[in-house]
Amino acid sequence: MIENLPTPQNPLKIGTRGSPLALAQAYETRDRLARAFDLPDQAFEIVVIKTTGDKVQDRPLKEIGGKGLFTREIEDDMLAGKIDIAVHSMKDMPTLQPEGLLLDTYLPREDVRDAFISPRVNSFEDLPQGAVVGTSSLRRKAQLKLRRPDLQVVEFRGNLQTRLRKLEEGVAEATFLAMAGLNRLSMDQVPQTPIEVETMLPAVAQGAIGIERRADDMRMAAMLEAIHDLPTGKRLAAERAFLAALDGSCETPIAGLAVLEGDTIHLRGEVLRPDGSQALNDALRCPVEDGAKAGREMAQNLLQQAGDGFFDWR
Ligand SMILES: NCc1[nH]cc(CCC(=O)O)c1CC(=O)O
Repeated sequence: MIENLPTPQNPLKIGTRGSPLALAQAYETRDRLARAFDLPDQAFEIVVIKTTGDKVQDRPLKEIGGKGLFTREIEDDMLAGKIDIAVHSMKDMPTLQPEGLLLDTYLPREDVRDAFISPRVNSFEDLPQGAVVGTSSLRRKAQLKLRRPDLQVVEFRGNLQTRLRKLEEGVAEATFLAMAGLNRLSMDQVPQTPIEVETMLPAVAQGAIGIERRADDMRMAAMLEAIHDLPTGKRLAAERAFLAALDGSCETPIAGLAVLEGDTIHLRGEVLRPDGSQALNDALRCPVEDGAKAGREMAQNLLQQAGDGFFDWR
């Protein structure tokens, strides 16, 4: 029994960024909590918080620099008690949270794949020589250049809608988007071709929604336990341990994916040079409960393969 469940008079405050995808994820979280505890929607309040990453639209993310560009303001508000929980795309989240906060509740994972988006062709293999592709992801850029060194990559910032508009305006011939975002926003009218993970290994935690809370908030700990997805938790434990051991973030050309095969985790990882001139891969299997250890082991394998110089971009 949880005492003190939220009510319309005293609603549970859900913090989120304001993009359509962020809002969809916040609503999914609200709906799952409402269903689990038989509460009306009015027992929840969605609180939109503008982050530095949202405010600065005209510069590449890596230029603005610093960790937590899309999270700091939200986490500050949570520590100050202005919101109870925060909903995030796990792919964008640093592997360490600020003191006093926990990020260990995950909703069932969406499609993990990237999608190739172009009004004219169905895959990057079919793009004409020297074509322009827009992306702001170092990982996607490196993975693309690895296979198509002839292509030109231009910076493509902004939310999903902004990027699609840029395609329409002809700024680029193609772009990549996560299938998860397209699905969560029901954007099936966008010309999209899913890319198999064997061709393009996704970002660590792609397609997973995470819910952050204050570490000492026992009511939230109990409520979130009811909506946590265990399989997603096992997969992210492996992937995020891999990322943490490489000291990476979503602004680093690193890819990683864990898949459950019964009681076994199949973990794959890739690190690339930013210009796509080289990629290193590793894969291993381990029992589901050993995911984090396996993630660290795979990171060590790749660091060893890489040798001196490979990680100089860090
Ligand atoms: N970095 C932006 C971002 N963060 C999460 C998603 C998509 C949803 C997800 O992967 O969970 C996206 C957009 C994209 O990559 O197309």
